[in-house]
Amino acid sequence: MSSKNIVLIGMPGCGKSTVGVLLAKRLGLGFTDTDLLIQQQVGRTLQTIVDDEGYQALRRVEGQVLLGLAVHGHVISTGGSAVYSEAAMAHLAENGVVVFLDIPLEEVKRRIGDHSLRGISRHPEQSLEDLFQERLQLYRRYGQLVIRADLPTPDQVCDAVVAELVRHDLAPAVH
Ligand SMILES: Nc1ncnc2c1ncn2[C@@H]1O[C@H](COP(=O)(O)OP(=O)(O)O)[C@@H](O)[C@H]1O
Ligand SMILES: O=C(O)C1=C[C@@H](OP(=O)(O)O)[C@@H](O)[C@H](O)C1
Ligand SMILES: [Mg+2]
Repeated sequence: MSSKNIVLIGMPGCGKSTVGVLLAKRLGLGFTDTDLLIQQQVGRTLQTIVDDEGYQALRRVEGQVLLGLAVHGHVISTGGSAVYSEAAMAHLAENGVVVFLDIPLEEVKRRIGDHSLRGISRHPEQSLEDLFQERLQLYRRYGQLVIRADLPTPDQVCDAVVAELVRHDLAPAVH
């Protein structure tokens, strides 16, 4: 069980990256942020990929990077668009418990501010509201555990994830 990954999914700004690293420290696991892996492998920022080649190119490269991921005993913070690749999500679920960090649309807006600079993978004319509804179905489909993540601090979200893992007997033993 200790070699299983914990895979965080959810909207941009829900705390996958911020909470992920706290969770890894708390549980004595490694940490992988797949956005950073993509940037390293492609040699460009995510926003540049979207600007140069479009949002679907980012989804394609994200799917490939996720499919090639072979870590064990890590917290994996995915990008918000990871759920567009069914194959990648199946791969992540093979050796991991997938946790959906759920925050309402208003909190997404508060947290991501000017989202035009965040490299969000969406059609240029798709509203954030529409994207939120489209994504919600996907996050619910793939999330084995769902955590209300609009808590005041990242530490509280980390506590809530640990409690839910323990409740389902999925928490790795901390040594
Ligand atoms: N309770 C909370 N949990 C996580 N992040 C929070 C919380 N409250 C405020 N934030 C802020 O929201 C942002 C979350 O961003 P990030 O961790 O990059 O999310 P993601 O990786 O899901 O896009 C950070 O700026 C963080 O400081
Ligand atoms: O939701 C999205 O479309 C995206 C979210 C980003 O990651 P975060 O969810 O960590 O912000 C990053 O993967 C990429 O720019 C696309
Ligand atoms: Mg992130």
